[in-house]
Amino acid sequence: MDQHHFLLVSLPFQSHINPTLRLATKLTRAGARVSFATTVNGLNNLKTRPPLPAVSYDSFSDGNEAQANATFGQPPSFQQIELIGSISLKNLLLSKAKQGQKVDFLIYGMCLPWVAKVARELHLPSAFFFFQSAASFSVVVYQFFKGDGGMVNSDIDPNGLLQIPGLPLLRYDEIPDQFLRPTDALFPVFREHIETLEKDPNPCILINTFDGLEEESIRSIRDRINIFSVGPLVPGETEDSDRETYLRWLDSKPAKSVIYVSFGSIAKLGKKQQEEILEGLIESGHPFLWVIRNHGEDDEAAKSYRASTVAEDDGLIVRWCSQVEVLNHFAIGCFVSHCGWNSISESMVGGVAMVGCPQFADQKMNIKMVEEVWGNGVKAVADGGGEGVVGREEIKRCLKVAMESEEIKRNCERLKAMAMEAVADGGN
Ligand SMILES: O=c1ccn([C@@H]2O[C@H](COP(=O)(O)OP(=O)(O)O[C@H]3O[C@H](CO)[C@@H](O)[C@H](O)[C@H]3O)[C@@H](O)[C@H]2O)c(=O)[nH]1
Repeated sequence: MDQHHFLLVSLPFQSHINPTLRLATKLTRAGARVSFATTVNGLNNLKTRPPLPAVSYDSFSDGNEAQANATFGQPPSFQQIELIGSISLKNLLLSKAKQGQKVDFLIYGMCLPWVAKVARELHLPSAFFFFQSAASFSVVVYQFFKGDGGMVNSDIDPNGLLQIPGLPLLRYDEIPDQFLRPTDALFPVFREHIETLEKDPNPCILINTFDGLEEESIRSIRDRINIFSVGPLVPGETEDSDRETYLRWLDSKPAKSVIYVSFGSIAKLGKKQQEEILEGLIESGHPFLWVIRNHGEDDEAAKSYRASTVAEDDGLIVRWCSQVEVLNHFAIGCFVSHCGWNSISESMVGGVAMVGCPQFADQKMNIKMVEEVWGNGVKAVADGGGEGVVGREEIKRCLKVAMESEEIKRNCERLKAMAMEAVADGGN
């Protein structure tokens, strides 16, 4: 039987690459042949990770090769990537075909709508891989798909409440804030995504979720457009290295005693917020493992503050960790998170309760689902209820709830079992 050959294309951000590589693994396990492509710089950065077995790695040019610091998290110019990337990707596909490695299906991630155009030009089918929740995608559907094949911007009312099937009532500030409103930075690139899908006679969207978790959202989206839930996407054994120090430290702690803190690969906390979290953690009396990426000057200031405050036994601060491994460690009791969708999925698979301090994008909606629908965590509210700093007392309150609530524990176990079932089923 012919083996299908998928090429998965991703921008070089952690939050794009991680789910894409996990999907790659899943496809290889299902017997498919899989190639993965990201930008030239992105591929260079990936060399610090062990490669996935059975996946072949390729790159396309975005014209940024000369830029020395084009690392994970650098915002690229989408027009430039489209212009140069389209030609480069087409050449890659043609040269693979020449070498007897013809690709027969393209899967492209967020912010890469032009990949679908390249696919169409070469008469290849393609699918759009949306990295966020079905809840988030159902707001996209509400906003853009009007059922008559035409795309309408429905102008979400800033003063109203949004009622979308499967979701609790959403306030304006709880709606994902990167691509849905005309003023959002990624609005044009997202509109292009939708326009491209509308032109496809057989549009296909993959979502990193599972049916049991977001049944109603998924059903209501399927009424409008063809989606497949492919999650939860959990990694194989091969992610990250340099883990001995924190794993040994975790090994020395009692079961479910440690608070894990991470704000993903993009968010940057102000110094005041870092201090409030730190004091809340210390006053909670629980040991903590905190990922603080290097941000330059602010980080240096926070570091000197921390160095004078954190006793060795209180906590461990690392630049990066193997998050999935940490979340599955017996010592972890809860997860203080910005609520990026990958972090939410990973904590569900690990059965870990969440304390949410959302920053931007889909994060406010994600924590709302966690707190109000799935019941596996609690939202930390900023002082005064607005966008400001979450104080140490609130952090302490939430930690107590997340570490002690029997109801949250039960929900975490239930969600973990559901997630594991979906993984065992190969996703559904
Ligand atoms: O020390 C660390 C910290 C993070 N991670 C990984 O980094 C990824 C972080 O992803 P996510 O939790 O989704 O956060 P962001 O990187 O902030 O993700 C962006 O992209 C997501 C998917 O589109 C959105 O849901 C978020 O709001 C947006 O900020 C996860 O896979 C983590 O396992 C590690 O491996 N080690």
